[in-house]
Amino acid sequence: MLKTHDLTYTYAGNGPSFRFPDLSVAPAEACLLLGPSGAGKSTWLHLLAGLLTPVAGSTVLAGTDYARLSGGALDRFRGRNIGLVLQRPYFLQALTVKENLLIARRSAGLAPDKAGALHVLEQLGIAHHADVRPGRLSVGEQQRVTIARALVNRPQLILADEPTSALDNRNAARVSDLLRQRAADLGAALVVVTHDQRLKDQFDAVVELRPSTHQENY
Ligand SMILES: Nc1ncnc2c1ncn2[C@@H]1O[C@H](COP(=O)(O)OP(=O)(O)OP(=O)(O)O)[C@@H](O)[C@H]1O
Repeated sequence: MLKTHDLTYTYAGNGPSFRFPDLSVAPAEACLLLGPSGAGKSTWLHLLAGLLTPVAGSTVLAGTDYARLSGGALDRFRGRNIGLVLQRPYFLQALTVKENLLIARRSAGLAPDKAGALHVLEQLGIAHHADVRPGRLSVGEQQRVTIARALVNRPQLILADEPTSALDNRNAARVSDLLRQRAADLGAALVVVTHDQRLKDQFDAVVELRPSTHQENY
């Protein structure tokens, strides 16, 4: 269960301030955070991922307020409990697809699990690319590898930033289905941020962020 309360963030140097709506996302529930460009969606997702530290408020997952963790403790918590699908794929290009998944396990302090990594790649229809370097794959295939890597540690929370905005209708529906199915299989809470209105009908809960959420200097 993910719960946030009074989550607030201010960018340094007189940057914009945000106070985000409270969220409560149960295991296997899928929540869509919608909003126009500049409304603060990526900022929100980065707070939920523990990549930004809130000025105030809490982000609680399975009883731990990880907004209060820092350094190695936060990295370990994120690695074990949160799967991230960020806007741009980032891979270790010298390694194969399978090795990129195994590194994700190792950096979270988890035992190697080649069979588990291959199983996730099979579920996403890319097992035949397991021994290929990610740079040789198409954009859509790379996105599925990113999703596979987000799932490989069996996280309690999966966060995705604009996973479909660059895709045509057919592939957007496919990626959205995959994320929701795999999250439900794992019993993970899923939070997707997007301005892609096509996804609206597919999610259990939709929270719309209006530009007015962005508040100057309060
Ligand atoms: N590092 C930063 N320093 C100052 N302001 C920032 C910084 N990063 C983002 N912002 C500002 O915060 C606001 C929200 O940015 P954010 O990227 O969260 O919006 P978004 O809703 O994800 O937009 P998009 O859909 O275009 O990606 C924008 O006005 C942006 O200029």
